[in-house]
Amino acid sequence: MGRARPTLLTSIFGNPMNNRPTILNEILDRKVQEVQQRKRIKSMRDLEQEFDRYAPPRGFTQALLNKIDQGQAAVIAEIKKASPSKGVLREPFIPQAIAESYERGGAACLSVLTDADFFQGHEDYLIQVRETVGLPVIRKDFLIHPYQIAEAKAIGADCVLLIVSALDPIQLRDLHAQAIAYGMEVLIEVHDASELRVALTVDNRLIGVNNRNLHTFEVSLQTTLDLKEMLDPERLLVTESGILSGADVRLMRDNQINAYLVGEAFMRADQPGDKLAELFGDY
Ligand SMILES: O=C(O)c1ccccc1NCC(=O)[C@H](O)[C@H](O)COP(=O)(O)O
Repeated sequence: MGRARPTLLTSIFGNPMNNRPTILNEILDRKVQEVQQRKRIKSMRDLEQEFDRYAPPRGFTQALLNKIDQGQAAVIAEIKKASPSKGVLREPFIPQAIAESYERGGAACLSVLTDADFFQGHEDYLIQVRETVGLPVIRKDFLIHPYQIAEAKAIGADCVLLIVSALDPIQLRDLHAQAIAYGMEVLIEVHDASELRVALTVDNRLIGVNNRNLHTFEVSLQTTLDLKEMLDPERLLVTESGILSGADVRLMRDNQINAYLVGEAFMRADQPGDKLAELFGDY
């Protein structure tokens, strides 16, 4: 599958698939190969046979809203061993123990990195976590092909991440529709106003604003504050990346941002759930 598919919409919105040699483009090139390899080992039809292995998806958005309705922060707590920008974050890395800690610490949902090459993740981690705790789980990966959405369904993901800068608008629409048809939910991730305009063409409640530029690694919480202005109240903004301190949390809370996706700050703590409670406990 070629990544850049010129369409009428890409000419209207701008083509997100430029060929700059950035980490995101490197990851996406690898994903194209990965999908081809995996399809040779297990067909889409075989994946579909596995769809009923796990209980139906649990309400991901609803779990976030429940926290917010109770006046609490809605935290999607991330399970990631390593990242391209920071290297290895946690060793030893025991996903089930992390998930239990997060559940005790008050997480609303979990995010599990399944990418192996850049984040040292694995699909098995999501399966293990799903079997260990009751919190809804998002498959965090770089999803560019229908095969990967089927994989997410087969491993029991409740939600998938779709990154606008990794897709053209038609791919975004089609992968979103596929995930919804499978009964999963979608977190659509953007980094700037032009990506957000694309995201808003899709009828989806959850909008993730990534404070990290995935091409340069630069992090600025101002990204969330700027893009918040473009969202109607029926969308639920999730601020992603770079939330490290109580001051970061207060800045977001004071600007009526109540949903968070946090990884590094938790992964570096002995007890990730204790760190979650420390940062968000007296919200
Ligand atoms: O984290 C990275 O270095 C990274 C690099 C390239 C693409 C994506 C990347 N991270 C994915 C994420 O968006 C974060 O894992 C997530 O938002 C949590 O961020 P943080 O709390 O800063 O760990």
